Amino acid sequence: MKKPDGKVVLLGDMNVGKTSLLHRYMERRFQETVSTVGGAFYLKQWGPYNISIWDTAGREQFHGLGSMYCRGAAAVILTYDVNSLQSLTELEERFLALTDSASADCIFAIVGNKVDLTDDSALPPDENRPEKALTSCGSKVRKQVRAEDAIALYKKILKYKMLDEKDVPAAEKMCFETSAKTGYKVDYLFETVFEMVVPIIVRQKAEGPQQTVDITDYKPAKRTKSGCCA
Ligand SMILES: Nc1nc2c(ncn2[C@@H]2O[C@H](COP(=O)(O)OP(=O)(O)OP(=O)(O)O)[C@@H](O)[C@H]2O)c(=O)[nH]1
Ligand SMILES: [Mg+2]
Repeated sequence: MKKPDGKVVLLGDMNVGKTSLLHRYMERRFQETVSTVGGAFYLKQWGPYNISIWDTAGREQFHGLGSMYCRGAAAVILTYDVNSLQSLTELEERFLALTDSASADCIFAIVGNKVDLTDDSALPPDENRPEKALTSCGSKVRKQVRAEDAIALYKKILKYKMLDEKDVPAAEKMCFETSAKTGYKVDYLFETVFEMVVPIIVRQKAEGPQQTVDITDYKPAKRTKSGCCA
């Protein structure tokens, strides 16, 4: 197996669409998912580097594993559902502390997923626009979480990490809205994050192996009946 040079981790409440976002990006499709058990990763070649992208379980019972997955992470993608304010609140209350084990210069992205379910009048024209059928039958709803709410969370993260706004990417650049279902802005999200983690990977490699996590060291617990690892 190729050895990863750096690590990106997806965190967020259950059902927000972390697995679906990763499927959409890596496998170019949207398919039914089952709630993640433990965690799983994909390897993505980005230029000369191999980046591991970790999908984690949002379910409370797996919460303790989160900081292990974040260890040495070059980027954390904090994911919420634009239709659930609670899922944004959970990022601050339940998931942010898990990132204490990430790299000191870790990049944070905040991602509101499932925009296809909302009134899309605010979305710019895009060839990956959500299906028209939903719009015409009027089943779309107003977003529960505004972009400003995500930006406010990003600023809280900077405070929590004791980072100065002028030393990190601007909040507007690091808050995304996506749809794993239609593909809206999914490539843009991952590729923006990958571009930003390259300098961190370069620094981690220059400093030696202790900062990076060798996933070949990862020992999954016994397989459960469903065949997933925890
Ligand atoms: N409409 C819509 N549904 C989505 C989208 N992304 C995910 N879903 C659906 O939301 C549900 C949960 O998606 P998952 O990707 O399994 O969510 P998760 O965050 O990985 O959940 P856990 O593994 O339990 O933490 C599934 O029924 C998906 O089909 C999206 O962009 N739009
Ligand atoms: Mg999942």
